Amino acid sequence: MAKRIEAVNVSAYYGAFRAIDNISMTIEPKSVTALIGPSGCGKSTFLRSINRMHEVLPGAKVEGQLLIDGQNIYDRDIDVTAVRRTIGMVFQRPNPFPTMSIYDNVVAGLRLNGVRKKSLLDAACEKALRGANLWNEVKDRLNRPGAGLSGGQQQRLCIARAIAVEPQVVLMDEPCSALDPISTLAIEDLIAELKNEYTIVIVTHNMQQAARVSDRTGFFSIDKTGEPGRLIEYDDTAKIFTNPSVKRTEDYITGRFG
Ligand SMILES: Nc1ncnc2c1ncn2[C@@H]1O[C@H](COP(=O)(O)OP(=O)(O)OP(=O)(O)O)[C@@H](O)[C@H]1O
Repeated sequence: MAKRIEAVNVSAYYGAFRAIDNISMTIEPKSVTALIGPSGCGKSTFLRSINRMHEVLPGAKVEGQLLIDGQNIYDRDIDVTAVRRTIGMVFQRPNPFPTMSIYDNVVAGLRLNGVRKKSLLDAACEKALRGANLWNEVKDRLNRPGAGLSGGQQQRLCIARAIAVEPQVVLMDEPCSALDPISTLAIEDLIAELKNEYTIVIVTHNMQQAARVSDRTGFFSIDKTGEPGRLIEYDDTAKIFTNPSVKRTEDYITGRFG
């Protein structure tokens, strides 16, 4: 189910501006990979290149290859909707559909995929909410608005919504940055469980979080404003945080830069 991701010389542009340059990295299935680095070094841009969300912006484009289990998702005959279904995404701010109930939020993607049968939707809703460690808190109020949950619950709802369609990869863009420490811990525990089934890539500014949740860490940086972001070092998380090979990585993780 989980998939291997291989980026081969991926560059991404906003109009003429090259935001990331020649990123190559392999992400193993059923692992958590953290992307860290100073603001503006292209972590989010790279993340959005992985499910073809980057190109949604006018003038934005991606060069290079992005292989998911060997299939280049930028091939001309690729079904982009199917790619985005396979590769779920969770954003910085919890963004449940505000007018929808908890139940409708979770099954929204399935309905979009044409699933109508109530028993199937019910089962998928429960499975996804259990998977997101939210079931016990909401099982008695599934018909209440998703927007009425706490921030941490809303983010778990968004994770439930992402996993309800059974993606193979889950991308998370600073999923805890709007959450308190307790909710953050709940999401981190959840990430540890989710990696049994999914390939997870998480952008985080919180280095303790990267160290806690990830197996591998990629450190991105930029030489100066206006230059593209580059992958400086990519290795086992334990190595990056204890004995990085590149001085720039060490300067960043020890707080001397960025
Ligand atoms: N919609 C956009 N239009 C034009 N330029 C953009 C857009 N989004 C991002 N950029 C630029 O692309 C570069 C990379 O931005 P990106 O958001 O990927 O960096 P980041 O490392 O995720 O930053 P942060 O940690 O602050 O979220 C930056 O120079 C940024 O200003």
